[in-house]
Amino acid sequence: MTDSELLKKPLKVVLLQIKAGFDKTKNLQNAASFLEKAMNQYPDADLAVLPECFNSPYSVSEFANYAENIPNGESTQFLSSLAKKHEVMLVGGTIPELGDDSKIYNTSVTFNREGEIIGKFRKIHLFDIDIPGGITFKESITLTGGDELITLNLPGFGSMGEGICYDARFPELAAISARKGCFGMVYPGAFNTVTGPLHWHLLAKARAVDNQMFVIFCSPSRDTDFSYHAYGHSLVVDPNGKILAEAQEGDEIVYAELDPEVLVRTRASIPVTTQRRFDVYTDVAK
Ligand SMILES: NC(=O)CCC(=O)C(=O)O
Repeated sequence: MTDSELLKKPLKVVLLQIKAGFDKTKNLQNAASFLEKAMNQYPDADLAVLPECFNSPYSVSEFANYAENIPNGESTQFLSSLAKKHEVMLVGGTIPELGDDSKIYNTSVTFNREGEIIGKFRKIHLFDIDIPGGITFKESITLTGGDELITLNLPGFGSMGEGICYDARFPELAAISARKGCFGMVYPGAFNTVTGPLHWHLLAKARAVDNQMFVIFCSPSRDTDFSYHAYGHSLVVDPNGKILAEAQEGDEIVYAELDPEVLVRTRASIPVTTQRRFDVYTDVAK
């Protein structure tokens, strides 16, 4: 596949930076009303993206209370109806998923314009960190990590890879997706006010520049009434590492257009994608 075939035409994206509280019904309604607003503002949008845990509080002790079956649960059905209603492709942020094995996963479901599921991705790397004087969080207390990479085939455009939040720290996901011919990566995420200022922009730009692809990070907005303070700053980065659009901390709609020409130009002028020395990297997969 040539670079000009990776992204077949400009992709218009809207990121919905919204909050989630304890009331699931309200969270779903909030997502619906923000999508409505975004589609009124940008009627040509092709792809909408929600943040990590948009239907539940981002809290280890709450995941089980909100966990649902996919695809039969309320949130998946609701998202499907929204995608269909607005005829927009939708990366449905993430929701706590109750798996058939009774384990709980942090899972993202993506829909086509007809509301059909075109991808389901379970967060692979769980957010288990302990920064003394900063933040301690241990998703693995209640969540299980997924073990499958996916490629989202966006009809008429091309393919994107996906990761969820902490997954962005592991460059392998984006690198593998790029090798498979993806033009970009999408990461519903919820960094916080400790690690966000340190690494959010850096990671988005790094994944973009490493692989000369577009990168989308979609965060919840910040709510200081909750114990976990999301960083916000949802953004879209181009293959050159340039931020195309970025939110602040509050509720916000971010709009950007992913231009295939930028991808082609970047790869032609700095041709790292054709200069890789796989013959030298032989033991790297370990
Ligand atoms: N929800 C998450 O995975 C948070 C990741 C994060 O904040 C980080 O620093 O990494």
